[in-house]
This record gives sequence, C-alpha cells and structure tokens, in this order.
Amino acid sequence: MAGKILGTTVYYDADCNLSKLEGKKITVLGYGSQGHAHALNLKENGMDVTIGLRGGSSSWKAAEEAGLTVKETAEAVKGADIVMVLIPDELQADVYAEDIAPNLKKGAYLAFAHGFNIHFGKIVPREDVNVFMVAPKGPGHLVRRTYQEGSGVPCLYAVEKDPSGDTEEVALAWASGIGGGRSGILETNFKSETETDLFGEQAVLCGGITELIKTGFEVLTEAGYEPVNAYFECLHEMKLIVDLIYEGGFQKMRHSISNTAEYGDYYAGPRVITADTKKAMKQILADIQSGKFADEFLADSKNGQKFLKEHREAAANHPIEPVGAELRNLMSWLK
Ligand SMILES: NC(=O)C1=CN([C@@H]2O[C@H](COP(=O)(O)OP(=O)(O)OC[C@H]3O[C@@H](n4cnc5c(N)ncnc54)[C@H](OP(=O)(O)O)[C@@H]3O)[C@@H](O)[C@H]2O)C=CC1
Ligand SMILES: CC[C@](O)(C(C)=O)C(=O)O
Ligand SMILES: [Mg+2]
Ligand SMILES: [Mg+2]
Repeated sequence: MAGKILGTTVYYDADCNLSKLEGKKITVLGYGSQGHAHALNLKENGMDVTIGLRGGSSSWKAAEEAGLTVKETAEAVKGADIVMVLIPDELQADVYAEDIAPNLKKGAYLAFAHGFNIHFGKIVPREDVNVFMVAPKGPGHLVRRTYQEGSGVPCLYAVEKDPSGDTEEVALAWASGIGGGRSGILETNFKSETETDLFGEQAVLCGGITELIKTGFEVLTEAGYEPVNAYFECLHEMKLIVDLIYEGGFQKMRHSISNTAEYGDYYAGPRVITADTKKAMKQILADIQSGKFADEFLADSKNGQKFLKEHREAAANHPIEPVGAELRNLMSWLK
C-alpha cells in the first residue's frame, strides 16, 4: 500500500484504479522508445489505444502490425480523452501548436513522460486541459521488456493542471497500466523531474559514463595495450560492476571485488573525479536550471541538428565501437 520513502509518497498497483482509464479514448503520439511501451502495455491491460503519427512515419507499419489503430496526429487527437505526447522533446511544441491544440477536446488530459516542454514554457495548454506526467525511470524498451517479464520500471508522476479534479487518479492509473505500480510510482513535480532527469543523463548516466569509458579505453590503447583488454576493463566489466551496485549499493560491489581493487578505488577515484569535475557538474546543473541548455538544444534542432549529428557521427567512428562489435560476437547471450 501507499507509503513514504525518504519523504516521497510512493504508490503501488493496489493504490491505483485502472477504471480511471477504462472507457476512455487514449491516444499515444509517437511509437518510438516510450511510445511503443506505453501503448502496448496499456493495450494488454484492456485499454482503447490509438497511435498518432505523422504521415509517412517509419513507425506506422510496426504499430499496425502490433494490432494498434494508427492515425495521423491531428486525427488521432480529435475526440481523445487522454493524449500522451511521446514524440521527441524538440518537436513537441510545434506539433502541439499545429496538430494538438486545435483538436484537443475540452477537458481532455494532456500527458508527458518528461516535463521539458511544460516546465520550460514551450507548451502552454489551455485552462480547461488537465496536465500530468508519468516519467518512467528507465529506457522505453525496458518499460516494455520488464512489463512482459512481470515486473516494471519505477515511475515518477506529477500533476501540473487539474481542472477536472481527478488528474492525479488518472496519472496513477496510467503509471500502473504501464507496469510502474509493480515497483513503485513516486510523486514529484514538473520542475524537479525535468531538472534532475536532464542533469542525470548529461553529467552521469549518458554524458558522464561514456566519456569515462572512452577516456579509459584511449589511455590504455594509446599506451600500447591490446584493445581487447582495454575494452574488457573499461566497458564490458562496467555492467557487471554497476549490476552489483544496483543490487546492493557500493558496499555489495566492494564486498565482491578484491582488496587490491577496493584500495585502488579509494586511491584513484578522487583523482579522476576531482573538485573541478564537481564544479563542472554544478555549472551543468545551473545551465539546465536557467533554461540555457533547453534553448541551445532547441536551437540545434531548428538548425537541422548540426551539433547532434556531428557528434553522433564522431562517436560512431570511435575505435572502441569496432572492438565492441567484434567482442560482442563472442557473447551468444547478447544475440
Ligand atoms: N527514450 C526514453 O527511454 C525516455 C524518454 N522519455 C521522454 O519520452 C518522450 C519520447 O521520447 P522517446 O520515446 O525517446 O522518443 P523517440 O525518439 O523514440 O520517438 C520517436 C517517435 O515519435 C515519432 N514522431 C517523430 N516526429 C513526429 C511528429 N512530428 N509527429 C508525430 N510523431 C512523430 C516517430 O515517428 P517517425 O519519426 O517515424 O515519424 C517515432 O514514432 C520524450 O519526452 C522523452 O524525453 C522519458 C523517459 C525515458
Ligand atoms: C537516461 C536517459 C533518459 O532520461 C532515460 C532513458 O531515462 C532519456 O531521456 O532517454
Ligand atoms: Mg530519464
Ligand atoms: Mg531524459
């Protein structure tokens, strides 16, 4: 049953009322990482789900093959009781202005999996519209996979506007319907989710970890060591070590490694992540809080994603990638 964890309210399936979704027309915009997971999990929970996509979308066929009704965005929004916006953040404001706002019925629920556009004021819904967020704390493909396996990814939820008076119940039902209530649905607000999510992915989960792995790999290979050894030490074992931390904290991981490794951990870690690194992280957070990051990210999108595409290409051509591709061929369980 519902409770508090470290001051945050947490709900489970038993606290959620799926009937808040039953009989409602649900539209999920986008059939990508999050879109396919929300749509399929809700459909398997008996909900009436339509997918909205742009004409000619590469996702159209996959959604239809999964047994979902697919319509162009504006058509899919018309008559919907709940519209969950699961298209890329940088496109949402334009799609909202062109296809969603003119077709969103009075009193509808407008939902997001990340607070970016509401928090930074890029989307400002009408006063009659209920606005909530269900943000899974994990990639969409795991939202789907864990649901199929019988568990679920924990979700944050938040309510921004509640003219109907029951938006929190609808949000909790959504989070439960996609599997979040099996592990926990935690209350937050749009500001906190947006800023912590952006900080996490930039400084630690995506930006931080890939730079750490890449730099370690470069140091070893530039010193003449075999790329295979460098890959195992800096990338392959990362998952195994993080799995132990995930299961039982730093203590479980340090219990499992040798004393040599544990001594080296305390001896060298603070030389890699220094006071300067912390200072840089604080600046990253400040740029998120001020909206500087959001504006630069959106400007890059309007500029044909020049920054994103150049960096995507450079990363794909880094020497660690062919080494990984070859080594993963040895790992039959990854196929
Ligand atoms: N990825 C993740 O795991 C997480 C994402 N989120 C949030 O979820 C939201 C969706 O992200 P994510 O799942 O990564 O998105 P994806 O990039 O995976 O979604 C792409 C989908 O959106 C469709 N799409 C693109 N442009 C349009 C358009 N103009 N009109 C209609 N459909 C369009 C694409 O179709 P096509 O291009 O074929 O037309 C495709 O189906 C974001 O707010 C994100 O921050 C939150 C938590 C985790
Ligand atoms: C860590 C990246 C993420 O925030 C996520 C999967 O939670 C995202 O935006 O994709
Ligand atoms: Mg996230
Ligand atoms: Mg994110």
